Amino acid sequence: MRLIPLNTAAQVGQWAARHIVNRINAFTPSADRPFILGLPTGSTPLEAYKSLIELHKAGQVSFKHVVTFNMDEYVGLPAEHPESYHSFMFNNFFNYIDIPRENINLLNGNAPDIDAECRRYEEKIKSYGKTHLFMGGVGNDGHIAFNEPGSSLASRTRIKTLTQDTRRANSRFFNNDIEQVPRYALTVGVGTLLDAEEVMILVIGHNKAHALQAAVEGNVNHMWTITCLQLHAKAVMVCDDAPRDKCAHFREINGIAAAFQYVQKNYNISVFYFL
Ligand SMILES: N[C@@H]1[C@@H](O)[C@H](O)[C@@H](COP(=O)(O)O)O[C@@H]1O
Repeated sequence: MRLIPLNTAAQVGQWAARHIVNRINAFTPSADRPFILGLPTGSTPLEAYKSLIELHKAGQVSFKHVVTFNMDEYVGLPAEHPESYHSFMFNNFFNYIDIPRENINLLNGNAPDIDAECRRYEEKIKSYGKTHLFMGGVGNDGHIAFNEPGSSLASRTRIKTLTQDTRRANSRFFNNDIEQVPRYALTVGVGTLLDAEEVMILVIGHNKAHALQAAVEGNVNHMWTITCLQLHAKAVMVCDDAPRDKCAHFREINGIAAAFQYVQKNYNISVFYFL
């Protein structure tokens, strides 16, 4: 696992965007050989999307031959709802780049046959061979996409019941009213994510400290699905270092944060590798 400790959320976004741009450009995608990119929603990737848009506007990357697959979507929320992941992606990213509409793949949380929709999605990803890079965030409880605690580490795209914790966390987008947060979501599985050639997870803020610690130091287990990254040959985690006064908790529980400081201070490097 590769761990990139940075100082601020903005730096995390910039690093992630630059990494995506480098990967796309090195791949030299074409209509016949597109670059397949997995994408998340949430507050965490916002800076990355902003930076990607800037890099696109500066002429440093084109998304013409990029095919995207979003990792999840709420069930039962109209696609036009401002908090649907459809709306999120168009409002924060797709509307500002040159990606053709037909290259955008989002799960349909209103499909009449949910199981068929999940199978269709998996098959479509497979039809391209594999995802070249999947970017993601992580929930406070260590969930990846909507693979809530207890998800099978071999899971594929399917419907999931959202935990009370997740619904509470996401109620901030629904007028702080948990009742407005959908109870179910469609999500790619842990197995789907592990099939990607590379998985890049962004971690911002001290409330993600437990999740980061689990990902790097914890045992692989289905209660913290982020730990699946330990099974991946090419996983990268990009994290900020929330200000000390705001995150004493972070430092107490997270030996990794202290390790970042030590390595950065003593060796003056910003990237280091775990086996
Ligand atoms: N399904 C999404 C996840 O993909 C996301 O990683 C997580 C964290 O969101 P945020 O980045 O807003 O903290 O929230 C949701 O549960």
